[in-house]
Amino acid sequence: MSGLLVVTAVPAEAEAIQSGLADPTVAVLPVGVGPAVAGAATARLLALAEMAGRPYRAVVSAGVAGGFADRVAVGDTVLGTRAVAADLGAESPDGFIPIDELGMPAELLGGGTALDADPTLLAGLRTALPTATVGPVLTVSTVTGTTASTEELVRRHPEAVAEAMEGYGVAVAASQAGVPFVELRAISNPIGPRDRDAWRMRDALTALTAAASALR
Ligand SMILES: O=C(O)c1cccc(C(=O)CC[C@H]2O[C@@H](n3cnc4c(=O)[nH]cnc43)[C@H](O)[C@@H]2O)c1
Repeated sequence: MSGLLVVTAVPAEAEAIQSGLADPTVAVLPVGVGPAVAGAATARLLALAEMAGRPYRAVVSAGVAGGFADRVAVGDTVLGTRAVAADLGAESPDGFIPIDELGMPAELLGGGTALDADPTLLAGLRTALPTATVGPVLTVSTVTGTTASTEELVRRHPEAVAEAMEGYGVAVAASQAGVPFVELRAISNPIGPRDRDAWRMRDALTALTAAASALR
């Protein structure tokens, strides 16, 4: 059996994690931005390892994220209790309808639009990272950039702590391979009206490096 697989969107995130690792058996790979490319690439990595007779023990979707202002601050670390496909659904004159409320069977949705983190994996990381904020992490295909969309997300997901673009895709890949999953994020920006100057990528990458020692 191989060790832990940590997938990030971009190389800078992978390098930040790599530089903080205490366990040399952990594999850290950048797999691309967005749920589709990250999910497909992770599925391929898991299948190749399985076919080689060395399946990964668990998968962590890691990287930077936007944080909901009342919940987390820039530079904070977040552990996801579940990955939520927040924009998978249908628009209607009465508002957004999640796809699992449209009568689709759960098996056609990769197990549903919200996939839970593995409880054992999450508990271990909570112990190792006691200051991390814990809660649902939304997966979106479009970075939220207006007050109206932020308020709508908060209304639909009052417990969510952060949004990013890969977690749900990686969670589907892990679920279909029967491998435990968890999401680890560092907050690079507040979610809200688009303000690129408010992004603190360096602070978030530093937080990722600090959190990486918990990955073992
Ligand atoms: O808006 C820009 O100019 C811009 C420039 C470089 C990168 C971006 C991204 O959107 C990076 C997305 C990347 O980082 C994660 N991420 C970070 N913050 C958020 C967020 O508020 N909402 C969604 N995703 C976020 C995400 O997981 C991607 O991997 C933009």
